[in-house]
Amino acid sequence: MYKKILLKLSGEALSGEGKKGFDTNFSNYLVSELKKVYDLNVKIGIVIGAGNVFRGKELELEGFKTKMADQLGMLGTVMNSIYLKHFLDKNGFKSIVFSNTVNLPSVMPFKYDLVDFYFEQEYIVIFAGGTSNPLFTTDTAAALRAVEMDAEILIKATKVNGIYNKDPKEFPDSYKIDKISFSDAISQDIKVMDTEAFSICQRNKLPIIIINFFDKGSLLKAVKGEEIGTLVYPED
Ligand SMILES: Nc1ncnc2c1ncn2[C@@H]1O[C@H](COP(=O)(O)OP(=O)(O)O)[C@@H](O)[C@H]1O
Ligand SMILES: O=c1ccn([C@@H]2O[C@H](COP(=O)(O)OP(=O)(O)O)[C@@H](O)[C@H]2O)c(=O)[nH]1
Repeated sequence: MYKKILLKLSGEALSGEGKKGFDTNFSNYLVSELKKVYDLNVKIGIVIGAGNVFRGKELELEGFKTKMADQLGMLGTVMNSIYLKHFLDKNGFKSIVFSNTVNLPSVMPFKYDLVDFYFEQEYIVIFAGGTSNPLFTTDTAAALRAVEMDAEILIKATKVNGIYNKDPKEFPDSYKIDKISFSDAISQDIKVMDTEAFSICQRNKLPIIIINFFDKGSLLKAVKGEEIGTLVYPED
């Protein structure tokens, strides 16, 4: 069983797939899935995206400059992180949001010593604001924070139940791959995660598991090391 994880959640975990905004049914589902893992004393770091609010690419279609659009995306991750903290605290978890992107009363400046301290105090630690730089995504932020917090695994909880030979949403004849090395994932240009994120994890020998967030129990199975989703593994 993994004892320290970084969970990357799509912003759509708070709205439902393909939807915008916030739906409390999904927040309640997220809390119940997290509780199964939290109760096993697993230290949980979370990076949440902003697909339910703003994605830079969507705003570019409306004429925004990328560097401006991405700032709205990063702020969207802060909104989601504070929203998530509210739900976690309301349900009896201890949680804290860290970010250097904003200066707000419920967000702590990101400092390694504080992160370690709050993990020791059994807080769920939420890293908000992405990497603080435009031109990146929260997958890359998740890879960075996972390495920085010394996570044993990065779990990407998304809308597909793993990596396929081609995008399963577009190609009904695609097939799932249970395990793939970082070199193969990068050379085959697998789109489920950014190459930057794969590359950071590869260099730091940090494995990734891709699971479908909307499959009940999948997070717990991944944490317990059961066969689920797709494992992306570092080469020796
Ligand atoms: N080879 C592939 N295997 C699995 N999913 C893929 C692949 N290529 C593209 N995808 C797409 O990647 C999407 C997940 O990426 P993304 O939308 O960035 O997730 P998130 O919002 O969770 O960060 C899936 O919904 C899937 O349609
Ligand atoms: O380091 C970062 C992380 C995120 N973003 C912006 O924030 C948006 C939301 O993040 P993401 O698309 O990863 O959200 P998700 O798809 O996971 O919900 C991105 O589209 C980018 O516009 C950014 O500019 N820099």
